[in-house]
Amino acid sequence: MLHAENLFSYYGKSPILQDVSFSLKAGEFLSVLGRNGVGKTTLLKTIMGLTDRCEGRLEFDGADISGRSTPERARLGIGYIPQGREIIPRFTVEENIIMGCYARTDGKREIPDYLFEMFPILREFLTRRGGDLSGGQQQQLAIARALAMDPKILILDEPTEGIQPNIVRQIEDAIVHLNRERGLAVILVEQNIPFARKASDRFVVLDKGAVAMAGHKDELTDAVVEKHMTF
Ligand SMILES: Nc1ncnc2c1ncn2[C@@H]1O[C@H](COP(=O)(O)OP(=O)(O)OP(=O)(O)O)[C@@H](O)[C@H]1O
Repeated sequence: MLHAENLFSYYGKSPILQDVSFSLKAGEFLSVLGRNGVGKTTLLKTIMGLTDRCEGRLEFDGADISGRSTPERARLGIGYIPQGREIIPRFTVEENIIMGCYARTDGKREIPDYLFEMFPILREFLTRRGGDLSGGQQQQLAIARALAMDPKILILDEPTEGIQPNIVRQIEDAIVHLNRERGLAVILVEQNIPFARKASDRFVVLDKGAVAMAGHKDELTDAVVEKHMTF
């Protein structure tokens, strides 16, 4: 479904990602791990076409998307939830979600009901301004907005960072549900190793912009964590 080969990605003249390759099949869950500043966010931005320049091959559903704009990649079915969530604070919860519906290619504009089953608080706060929600609720809203596009793959950047524990659980459960019950492929940047072990099929560890290790979740041993993720 998503295939990256020998990716080099740049901010200005600095190559941040260096020769990164990985593949993701339909319905698979991949965690992207590594210490701070190793290029995890940059990898997600590269998939969305949000870095200054990228070399290498990037295919989605068999088509080369490296020349496509970010909105085109979204319309093809790549749902991206960035680290800062980027909901529109002055828009209501409903308006924020409807913005996602407008990226749909099948013309449907109504909000899918399962979003509210997953995150009931969004139905309750439908007319509240997005900016007035708590951080965790905003994260739920950002996920709902991305899902309203009806994506085939969901890309999430540390979705539970800085969020109160009771909402962390809801968000983690929702991500697992979307993958296992609704068949969405997931790429997740995560610092929480127990959750990465529980939720993912495979993982990649980045170090200094390159893939230091990749494997099945069973290979994500304490020794690997110690070597690549402790400070
Ligand atoms: N817009 C930018 N312009 C120039 N350099 C950048 C930009 N964004 C990130 N970088 C640099 O790219 C490198 C990788 O950053 P990135 O945010 O991808 O790391 P990360 O692994 O996601 O880190 P964290 O876990 O702290 O979020 C860092 O050295 C960072 O300073």
